[in-house]
Amino acid sequence: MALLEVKDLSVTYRTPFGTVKALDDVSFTLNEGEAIAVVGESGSGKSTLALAISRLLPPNARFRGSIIFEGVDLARLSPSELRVIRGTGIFMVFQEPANSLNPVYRIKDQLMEAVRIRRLRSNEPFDEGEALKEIISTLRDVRMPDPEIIIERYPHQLSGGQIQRIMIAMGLLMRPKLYIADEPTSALDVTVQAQILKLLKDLKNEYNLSIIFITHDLAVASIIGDKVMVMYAGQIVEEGLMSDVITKPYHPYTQGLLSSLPRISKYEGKLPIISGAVPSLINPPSGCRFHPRCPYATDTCIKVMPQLKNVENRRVRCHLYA
Ligand SMILES: Nc1ncnc2c1ncn2[C@@H]1O[C@H](COP(=O)(O)OP(=O)(O)OP(=O)(O)O)[C@@H](O)[C@H]1O
Repeated sequence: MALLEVKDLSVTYRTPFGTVKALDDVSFTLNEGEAIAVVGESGSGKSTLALAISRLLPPNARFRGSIIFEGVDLARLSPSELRVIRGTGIFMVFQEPANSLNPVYRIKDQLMEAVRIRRLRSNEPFDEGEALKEIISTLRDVRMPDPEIIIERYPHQLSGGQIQRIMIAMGLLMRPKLYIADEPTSALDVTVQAQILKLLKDLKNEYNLSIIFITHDLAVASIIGDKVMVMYAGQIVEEGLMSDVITKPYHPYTQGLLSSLPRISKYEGKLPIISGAVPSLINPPSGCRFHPRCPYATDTCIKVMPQLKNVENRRVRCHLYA
């Protein structure tokens, strides 16, 4: 059974300028122990997807569709039922992880609370001494230097990389089934980013974590994702195994993302670089939403919206593959 099955998920935001169609009929599945990278430029709907799955959308959002997590549709749960799933079922790390920590409590108290919640939910006894040992050993797992010293500190006394490791450790202490990370490393410098990504990948294998990893950077995505889902203007445009997609991208948008990646791409300079930006989602373009930027666009692309179709062992939304 899939751990997560998202079906026909659509999200709109009400704004003074009109209704933003941020997600349009998104469907995908994630299996246990699998990592999917969600990739796309700013404004493609990636964060909206993460917030919708975590049921943390802001009040001006409306959504429809189903989010089946371990056989239960999260879209139908009440706030109190959702609270039980949050943390130990689904754990989310945001773009600015520092905001997820409480500035007035020491790191030790916040990690202790994570262990306490997990134990409470699984009806296990909680012992502070044991919890402390577990916290220190988990901090060692996330390669945190001097964990005994670090836990006595307050969030503002830590660097971005240290906070990121604390959040990963908190996730592990809660033992979530699903770990959602929204651009967790984009604020860090490149070396720390690489360390954290490698760490997440090792931990995924060690703890059999399922991960949804959101990033605008396909190179970052390729490190962590078993699968990749490329999003454009609120829609999935391509989804498949990471190794297939980066060696042979089908959708012109994926090709464009790859052509700008010298580090991993044999396509560098060989595929058209995409100019322009993601369109407004208040009035998205007719037909294929990518047509104004696509080097292969035809009349059909301007008029008819392509469906997401199975092409070999992946899904692609493009008339070239009709
Ligand atoms: N709270 C909100 N109210 C109104 N519109 C919103 C809100 N949040 C996001 N949007 C709009 O929804 C669309 C999708 O945004 P979203 O943040 O999900 O994209 P993203 O791919 O995660 O981009 P980024 O990487 O910049 O976060 C954008 O057009 C954005 O302006």
